[in-house]
This record gives sequence, C-alpha cells and structure tokens, in this order.
Amino acid sequence: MKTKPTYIAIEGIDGSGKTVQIAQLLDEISGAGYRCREVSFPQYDGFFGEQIGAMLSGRHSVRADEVDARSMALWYAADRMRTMRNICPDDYDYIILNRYTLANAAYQGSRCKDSTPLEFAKWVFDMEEIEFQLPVPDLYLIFDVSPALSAQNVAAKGYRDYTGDSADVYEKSSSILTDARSLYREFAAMYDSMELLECHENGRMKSPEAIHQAVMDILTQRGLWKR
Ligand SMILES: Nc1ncnc2c1ncn2[C@@H]1O[C@H](COP(=O)(O)OP(=O)(O)O)[C@@H](O)[C@H]1O
Ligand SMILES: Cc1cn([C@H]2C[C@H](O)[C@@H](COP(=O)(O)OP(=O)(O)O)O2)c(=O)[nH]c1=O
Repeated sequence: MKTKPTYIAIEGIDGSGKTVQIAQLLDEISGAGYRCREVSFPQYDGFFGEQIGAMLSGRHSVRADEVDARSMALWYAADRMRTMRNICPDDYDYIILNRYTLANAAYQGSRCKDSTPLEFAKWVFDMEEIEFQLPVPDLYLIFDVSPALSAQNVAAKGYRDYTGDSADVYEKSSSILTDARSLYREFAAMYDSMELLECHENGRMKSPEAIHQAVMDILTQRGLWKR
C-alpha cells in the first residue's frame, strides 16, 4: 500500500517556465487517474507570504534584497511550514511543489555574506527538513535557462498582485539571478535527488511540448511515473 504521496519540486530561476510546465504535468497526472495538486511558494496570500510579497515588491520599508539572507530564508521557511501542515498527505498520490526548500538554498545562498553558499545550503536544509520537519521531495527538477531568457519571460508575465506590473527586486537583479542559477547547477551535480533540465537551445526556449516530454522522461527513468 502506498504510504506517502510522491513529492516533486520544480525549481529554477524566475521565468524559467515552472508554472507553465506544472499545469501540463498536473493535466497528465490527473488524466491518468491519480490524485494530485500543486502547492506554490511563496503563498502570497498567507500570513508569512504577504510579508514576503511586500519585501519583494520593493515598495515596503524593508526590501528582500536588503534583509540578511538568514532572516529572509526564515520567512520563506515559516511560509512553507504553515502551508504544508494544512495539507493531508493521504489525500494525494502526487504533490507538485512550485519552488520549495532548494529555492531558499539557491537564492538566499547567493546573497549570504557570513558563510559559503554550500554551508548556507546545509543550514537551510537543517532548518526546513530537521527543525521544521517539512516533507523532503522525492525529486528536485531544476529548469535551467539563461538570465537573458529569464528576463524576457518575466517581462511577459504581466500583472501580479504582490508586485503589480513591475518585476520584483530579485527579478531585477541580474547578479542574484546569475548566482542563483550557478548554485542550482552546482546542487544538481552534487545530489542524486536533484536533476537539471536544460529548457533552452541556441538562445531560445525549447517548446513547451518538448520540455513536458523531457519532464515525463525523467520521472519515468527515476521510477516516479508509470501511466
Ligand atoms: N517553453 C516556453 N517557450 C516560450 N515561452 C515560455 C515557455 N515557458 C514559459 N514561457 C513564457 O514565460 C513566461 C513565464 O513562465 P512561467 O511558467 O510563469 O515561469 P516561472 O513560473 O518559472 O516564473 C510565460 O508567461 C510565458 O510567456
Ligand atoms: C520559495 C522561495 C522563493 N524565493 C525567491 C525566488 C523568487 O525570486 C522570489 C519569488 O518567488 P516566485 O513567487 O516563484 O516568483 P514569481 O513571482 O516569479 O512567481 O522568491 C526564495 O528566495 N526562497 C524561497 O524559499
């Protein structure tokens, strides 16, 4: 008997196509008769996520690119704890996470001044997985795109409640995006439970269909998907 859902976290820098692909993945999973849902982080309408959105917008007195990395990571971790404790794992076969703990390791790790990014990542995983006892994903699938494509795709997003028509403070920072992308690539090379998926070719996005097929191939190869 299945005891827990399969948790798949989709990661990557802003505008890497996570949300577009998760919609297709959910269609495929539910079409095959499995019970599934998406959980997206941060939860901008939640108690902690509302503050995160205000800090990301750049219009708050405290900005997300000025708060120290550990304090900022705590907000995101608290938002995850509040959200995940209200989800009953028995209700699902698959839970698809639109960003998760690894986003904290990559983005805040790229901003951290008091330790190396890898030491910081260990601190983040200890906080979220051990101290907060959050479920550990079966797979972190990291979408790789260049910062240039990221900027192009973010510009196509349009209005968002927390930041209006403008990009948020991390999306506006090419150094945060470049460093977070490098860290994602480093993590993918280091951990078996993480895998990089190149979503671009010759300076352009691969088609949504090609990326979806690659996602399903990876899940199949890892024994996480059987139609
Ligand atoms: N494979 C793709 N090819 C072309 N454009 C894409 C592709 N995937 C996403 N986009 C564009 O990028 C924008 C941002 O995608 P989205 O999935 O919201 O990114 P993320 O969730 O990673 O921030 C979309 O609105 C769409 O315009
Ligand atoms: C979930 C999460 C996001 N972040 C960062 C990554 C993003 O730049 C920012 C907002 O995430 P997100 O909502 O994915 O951005 P978007 O508005 O494009 O959907 O927060 C962290 O630093 N730590 C985290 O744990």
